[in-house]
Amino acid sequence: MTTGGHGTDGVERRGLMFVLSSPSGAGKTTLSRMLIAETPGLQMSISATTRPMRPGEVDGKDYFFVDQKRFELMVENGELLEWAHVFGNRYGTPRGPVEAALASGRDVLFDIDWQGTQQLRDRSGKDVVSVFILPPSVAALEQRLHTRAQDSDEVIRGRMKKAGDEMSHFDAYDYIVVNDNIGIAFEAVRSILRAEQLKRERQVGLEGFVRGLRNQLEK
Ligand SMILES: Nc1ncnc2c1ncn2[C@@H]1O[C@H](COP(=O)(O)OP(=O)(O)OP(=O)(O)O)[C@@H](O)[C@H]1O
Ligand SMILES: Nc1nc2c(ncn2[C@@H]2O[C@H](COP(=O)(O)O)[C@@H](O)[C@H]2O)c(=O)[nH]1
Repeated sequence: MTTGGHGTDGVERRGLMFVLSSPSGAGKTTLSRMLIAETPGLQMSISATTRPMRPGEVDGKDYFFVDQKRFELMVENGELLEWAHVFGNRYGTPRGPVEAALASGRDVLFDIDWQGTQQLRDRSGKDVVSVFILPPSVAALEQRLHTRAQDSDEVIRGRMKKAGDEMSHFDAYDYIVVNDNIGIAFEAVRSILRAEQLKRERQVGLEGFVRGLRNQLEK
């Protein structure tokens, strides 16, 4: 239960866990960055991973890059909210920053795979809002992985091979967005977040707020 945050309208609100998943290359990192830039108070969950750093990535900003031993310790010590093997590496969500954000009513954005999303749902179902991003076509997906130019051809082949498996989990998600035009996809994702923030059950103390309004009317 997370309380104590403030909605935009003076009513307190529970923080929510906003999850984006997709096959590799469909655009969730791009959409996440846009959302963070445009949404005051939204906090990105920075994952830990054993994957090697890509050119241009920054430790502590894109990921916490750790070795196998450190990752195992994080698992053993219960430091991860969820974790999974993805494309031959291990990825996990550090628990501390997420719990601190939610406890102060802030929303947290996750860019994680279907296995991690399932684990978050099992733990915190009602606070999780999940969006699955689909590419407009297989050709576009492959093109994007090549255009990103951060993975070898072999890694790209591996990710394309797993894309079908990742997409088979679309039906466990609350919302589906096809990322063809990035501007349109972004507006869709942003609208979902806004609508979910305004859900009645996430707003704490509404009864008192409405009572106050009604009292003013009766004076
Ligand atoms: N709508 C779009 N049209 C064209 N290119 C796009 C679109 N959305 C994202 N891209 C580009 O596709 C590439 C892959 O995008 P991105 O890195 O966001 O994917 P991802 O889903 O986060 O992948 P991964 O799971 O591997 O991290 C990037 O070069 C990005 O600029
Ligand atoms: N279950 C988790 N999956 C994660 C996490 N962080 C990232 N991911 C997913 O891994 C793949 C590959 O990412 P890449 O940066 O190597 O391209 C992608 O699907 C991410 O969503 C995590 O903490 N847990």
